Amino acid sequence: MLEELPSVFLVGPMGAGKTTIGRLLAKYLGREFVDSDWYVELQTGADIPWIFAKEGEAGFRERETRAIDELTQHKQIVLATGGGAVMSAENREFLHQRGIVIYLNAPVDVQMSRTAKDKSRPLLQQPNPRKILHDLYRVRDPLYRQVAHIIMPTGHTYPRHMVHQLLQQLASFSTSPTVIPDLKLSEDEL
Ligand SMILES: Nc1ncnc2c1ncn2[C@@H]1O[C@H](COP(=O)(O)OP(=O)(O)OP(=O)(O)O)[C@@H](O)[C@H]1O
Ligand SMILES: O=C(O)C1=C[C@@H](O)[C@@H](O)[C@H](O)C1
Ligand SMILES: [Mg+2]
Repeated sequence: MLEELPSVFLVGPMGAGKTTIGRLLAKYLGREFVDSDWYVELQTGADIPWIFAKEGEAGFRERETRAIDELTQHKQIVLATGGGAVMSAENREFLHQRGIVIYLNAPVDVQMSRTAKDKSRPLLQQPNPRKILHDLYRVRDPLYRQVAHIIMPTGHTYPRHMVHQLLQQLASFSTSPTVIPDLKLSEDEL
């Protein structure tokens, strides 16, 4: 089922749930899951706050583009991208041309509540993270929309339900008829 589907790439702002939903979606599709943020960290041998501190955002973006070019060439993976990946026209081209792009669209309030306690996002380590999220959303929302094949709002929907809705939408990209059965995931994945 959905075997012939190309790679699936998730885009969207910090806290939209790209990593969370991507991991579950990959599990259901029986595919490898990769997160471009983790991949950049692995390739660098350092975490994102360290890369921003030593190389600036520009250094991180160069590494991110190399990672996205490499990872989008894999034929059947699920890839969660960093929140700022769509800022690069090159990345947008790689994503849109090489797979099915899903935009997880979360309102700023939701992004805020999901990122508040986590210190791993350097752009939000400022006195007013809400304003930053708001400003980033204004600039990036049109770019997420431009690159996306599917747009999925993620407000107060359980990850499991989101994955089910996504599978139904992905089925329309499949060339063979597809039935989406109920998802059988454990309680901690709901
Ligand atoms: N649909 C959801 N319902 C409730 N909580 C969620 C949902 N999706 C994600 N979360 C929670 O929100 C937090 C952020 O999610 P996640 O790390 O997946 O976001 P992200 O889009 O990958 O962010 P980033 O761009 O910074 O990597 C996590 O603690 C996760 O458990
Ligand atoms: O929105 C952004 O620009 C970022 C999001 C994260 O996923 C990381 O890629 C990094 O913290 C930058
Ligand atoms: Mg993530």
